[in-house]
Amino acid sequence: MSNSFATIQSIAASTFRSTRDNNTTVEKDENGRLILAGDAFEEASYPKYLPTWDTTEHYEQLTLFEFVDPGTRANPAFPNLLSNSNESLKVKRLTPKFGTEVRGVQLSQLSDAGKDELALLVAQRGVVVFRDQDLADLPIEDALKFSSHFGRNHIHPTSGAPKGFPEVHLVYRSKNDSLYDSFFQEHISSIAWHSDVTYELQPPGTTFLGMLDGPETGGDTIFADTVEAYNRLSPKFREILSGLEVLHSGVAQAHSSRAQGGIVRRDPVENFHPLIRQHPVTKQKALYVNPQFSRYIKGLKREESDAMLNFIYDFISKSADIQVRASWEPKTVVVWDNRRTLHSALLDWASGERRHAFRLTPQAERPTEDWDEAKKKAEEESN
Ligand SMILES: O=C(O)CCC(=O)C(=O)O
Ligand SMILES: [Fe+2]
Repeated sequence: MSNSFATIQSIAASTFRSTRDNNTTVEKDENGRLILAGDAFEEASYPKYLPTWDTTEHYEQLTLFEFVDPGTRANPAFPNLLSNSNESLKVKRLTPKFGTEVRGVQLSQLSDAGKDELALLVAQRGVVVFRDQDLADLPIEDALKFSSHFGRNHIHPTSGAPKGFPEVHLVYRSKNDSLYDSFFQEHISSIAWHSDVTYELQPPGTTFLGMLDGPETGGDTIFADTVEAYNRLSPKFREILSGLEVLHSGVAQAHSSRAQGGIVRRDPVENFHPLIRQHPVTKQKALYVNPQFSRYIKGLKREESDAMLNFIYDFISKSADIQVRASWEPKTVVVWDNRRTLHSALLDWASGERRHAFRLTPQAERPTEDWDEAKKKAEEESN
């Protein structure tokens, strides 16, 4: 496990170390919860979303649940999401194939049909940036009810969460944080491409990240299109990858959290997933591997597996022509499909401004390489 994992995941996933490394400290409240100490609560725009780490929490392993993607029910003309009669609607495609920015739509006001269309739009465009959202102003229960339309809300094994709401994953870097300096003493780049919690048997699909406080400039999030990455490969190379399975592991993340004095809410799991994943709604195929949680390709020798995975990581990370950068404004909510994108936080602001965001992470289906094949196989087995 590289250092970059431990440090960057503390920004992107656990946030524990970053709050310990710098001027803000944590303390225990009367119930044994770790909370931010000092002036964090007074100064944050959304104190109800500040991270806590409940050391007394422990959850059993996740169980399988049936998942039908809401995008399968959507009207592809998007009448409930991108209505022609909405005069304030502005839709801008950020690149031809990947990424869209929408103004004039309030996510919290969508009907169920509108939410179905949102799932379809995000599946098609990979990442959609919504401006001027009020999701953070709702009670946290209501935000979670909203995201539960897209799947079962995931409880992260290690990250900070608002008190009483373990289903909310928080990204937090405090004011006057010194991580920028300490990180770049040891590293050249802060990029840590990943898809979220892919070690789960049913990893997330449609995923929401809402900005609560952020630097005036900096702290963008970068996304890569893994459908286009797959399509760029030659048919011969795609054939070589077809049928391969990759181990995704949550063990190192749990160890790293424990080592930093953080929490582990649920014992870590490891699961094999197909290296090529077909989207249940668009039927597009995508490369489904990521440098943070993928460990090796089943059946290959270690050097063979490393060479194959590193080739994929390398060409995706340097292909700026399949990437998009989402910039944040106050009240921006970015929605991405974790099944067909990779993303990375960026650590590029040394101004000492707080960055605080909340993520709602509905889980989706168990990854499958080919839905027709899977159906055929299931029918043969039942005969
Ligand atoms: O902070 C960010 O820009 C992204 C963090 C992240 O990786 C996530 O919330 O999944
Ligand atoms: Fe992430």
